[in-house]
Amino acid sequence: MTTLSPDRPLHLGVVGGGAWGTALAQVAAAGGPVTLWARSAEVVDAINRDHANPAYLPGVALSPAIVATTDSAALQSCDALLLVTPAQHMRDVMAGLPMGDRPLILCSKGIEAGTQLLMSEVAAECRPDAPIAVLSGPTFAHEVAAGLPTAVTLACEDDALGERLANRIARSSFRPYRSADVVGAEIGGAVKNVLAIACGVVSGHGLGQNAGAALIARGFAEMARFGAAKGATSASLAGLAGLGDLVLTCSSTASRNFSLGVGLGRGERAVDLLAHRRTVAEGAATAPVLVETARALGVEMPIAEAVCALLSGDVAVGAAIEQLLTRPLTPEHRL
Ligand SMILES: NC(=O)C1=CN([C@@H]2O[C@H](COP(=O)(O)OP(=O)(O)OC[C@H]3O[C@@H](n4cnc5c(N)ncnc54)[C@H](O)[C@@H]3O)[C@@H](O)[C@H]2O)C=CC1
Ligand SMILES: O=C(CO)COP(=O)(O)O
Repeated sequence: MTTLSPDRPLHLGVVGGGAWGTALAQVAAAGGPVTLWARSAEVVDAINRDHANPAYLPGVALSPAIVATTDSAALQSCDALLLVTPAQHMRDVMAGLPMGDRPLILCSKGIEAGTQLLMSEVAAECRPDAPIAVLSGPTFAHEVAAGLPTAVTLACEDDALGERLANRIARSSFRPYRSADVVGAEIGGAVKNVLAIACGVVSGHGLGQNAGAALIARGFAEMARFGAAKGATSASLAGLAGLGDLVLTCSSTASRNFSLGVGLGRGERAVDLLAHRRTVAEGAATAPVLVETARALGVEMPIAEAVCALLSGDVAVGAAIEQLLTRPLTPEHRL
């Protein structure tokens, strides 16, 4: 196990001042020192001065114990780092910040475009000596920051380290469940974002609640097939980071991915919808690389394929739905 002082609460660094980084800093601040690094001086000033992050997490009063900084050298005093920047920027962030070999807790949900790598695989390339954990699950940032009850998966192959990290971030309203299946925890979060876009399309196009439920179940079948091909356990995919997060994100316009899908379902173009966003909808970047990876693995993912075609503008929404509904009939259960 990595040597971490047993005598004092771990000093956690949070890398990323968006909604999720800020919410995690809020959780962590209740149990010990927290330094939040963000690129934006405006975000850092607001957190230090007003104990708020109106740009990314409006309406939440933050703990005055959160110390924010744009100075990456401040991360040197941290025992472990939570990485919470968008997945497509994770490689640059890992390469550019002084992270050393301290444990990294990966909190972003996505697959890297161009390489088809999960975040743990990117970390293994960029920081081969750093122990890796993954935090994932059904966690809308605004609810976590408001102290509403939430449960997450904390996956780490080193169970002693996983236990130390889980104890450090646990609150009565924030329950980490430990797992050794890092890949399973990551696949749930990455794939559900793409499926949430599809569920948004169902809603935006007015296809009804039966269709929404069918899409969650058939989407889960795609997640399970993809996860099995990547070595994830079926228990992880049926857990918080898989099915749990799929159900959350596929059910609410609080999800950026679901909302993007609603716009697509109404016939708006992805380029226009994405151009007006300040915040990240990870599924838009993950969909093409997920489809590419699934094809290379020989895994059938028709819902993900339809999302990808819609995002690229290759197919109109009516045609994408028609194509999905007229596929040859198959047995329900096959891997
Ligand atoms: N918001 C949520 O409820 C949850 C988000 N996540 C995941 O956490 C990750 C971050 O999401 P949010 O915090 O919600 O994003 P956000 O959209 O609220 O903020 C994005 C943050 O990334 C920063 N950023 C953008 N480009 C960057 C770059 N090139 N280098 C470094 N930082 C950059 C922005 O300055 C901003 O601080 C995503 O992978 C998301 O899927 C996971 C669970 C819950
Ligand atoms: O990952 C999330 C909830 O678990 C947040 O979902 P969105 O990124 O779609 O808002």
